[in-house]
Amino acid sequence: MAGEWTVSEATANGWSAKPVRARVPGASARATGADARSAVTSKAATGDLASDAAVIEGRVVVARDRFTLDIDLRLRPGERVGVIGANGCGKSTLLAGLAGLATLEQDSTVRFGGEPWRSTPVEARGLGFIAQDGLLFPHLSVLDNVAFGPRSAGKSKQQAREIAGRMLEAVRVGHLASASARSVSGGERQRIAFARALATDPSTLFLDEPFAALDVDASVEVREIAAQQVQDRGLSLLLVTHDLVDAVRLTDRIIVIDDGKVIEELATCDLQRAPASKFAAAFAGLARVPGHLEAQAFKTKSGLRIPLHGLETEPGLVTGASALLLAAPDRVELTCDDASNGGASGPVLQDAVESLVGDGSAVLARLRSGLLARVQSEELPTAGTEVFVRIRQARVRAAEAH
Ligand SMILES: Nc1ncnc2c1ncn2[C@@H]1O[C@H](COP(=O)(O)OP(=O)(O)OP(=O)(O)O)[C@@H](O)[C@H]1O
Repeated sequence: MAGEWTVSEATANGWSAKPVRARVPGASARATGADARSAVTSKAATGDLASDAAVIEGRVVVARDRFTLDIDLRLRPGERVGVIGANGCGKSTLLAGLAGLATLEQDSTVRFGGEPWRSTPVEARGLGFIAQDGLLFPHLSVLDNVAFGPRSAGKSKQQAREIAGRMLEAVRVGHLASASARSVSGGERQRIAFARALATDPSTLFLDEPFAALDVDASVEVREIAAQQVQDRGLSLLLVTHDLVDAVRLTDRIIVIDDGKVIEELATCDLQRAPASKFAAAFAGLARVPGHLEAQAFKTKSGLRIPLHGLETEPGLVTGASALLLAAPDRVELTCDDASNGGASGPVLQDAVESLVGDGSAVLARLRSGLLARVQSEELPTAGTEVFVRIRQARVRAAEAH
């Protein structure tokens, strides 16, 4: 299956071989901390992850008015999965169904740690949930917000408060324990929400855009805490996000949802290299130029002929096949001349600027060919300017339905 977890994928993502916690919801034998890390490191080294029971596995069906979500999901211990898709495609509904916040339909066959959902109460599913707005109980102190979960799970008041105090320290807001939940800032609230989610000792975290409402400084801190806690605890993760950096930093595998169905599944390290769907390509910031293959060239629908020399072409593509050219804006540059028409540095073609667009941190020129090129803000070309374009890196792949 695409995206099965491997050590190389994790390291390609900039993470060291990831600790995986050898526990699943409902399991009685639990390994934590160093035990789990060493056990899993050796499993990863021998490639023997297939024997781990999935923490979540099976069909998830949720019906909401005219919308139906129907998804087969498999999340393995310690695996981190990003859930992406357009607004309203069902990302939050997936998490809500699994976490008992939306009703699962009878057709659902999902199991938690091998146990059928019907016989697994929500509190026994091993889930911690953090949404965009931390949703603290406003009438409780910060400490009691975090102690609420352990207390509900049967801990004494004192034990629950001790756990809560430790969790608040772990996310660096121990000093807020006695504050009212009403008085905290957005960044503090999300840290407290992490402490509260972790206080029930979950095996899996559900993060539903937890950084989206934070300002730049707070989001950097909360992201760092999330990454650290997920890694240190070897948590499995389902992350709903609209942010490429979060997807790349926090996940190993991506599922792309459209209208309640999974339309694509890929390793995160392939997101910027070989996305299949239009949504995944746009999410990764790639230009996606339709056309077809000619001898030694890719011909765009607009009639531009791009020599293939220096580009990556999917094996098996034959002349005449419908194809897509995928290129990241920072691998496409505007140049003054057509000195090189192919070679190691990539083909050069004549194009024209259609418009300037922003991607949040940079200015991009959208070109007549459909390519995007990053441009320096002090040398902005105007719409209509004829330019030469060097494609330093691009991939030509078969066109697919999505
Ligand atoms: N409580 C609800 N009752 C009825 N319909 C709902 C409810 N919550 C969501 N929906 C509908 O379910 C569909 C999926 O919504 P959902 O919130 O899961 O999408 P999403 O992918 O998370 O979107 P976004 O990216 O905008 O957060 C939408 O059509 C939405 O209107």
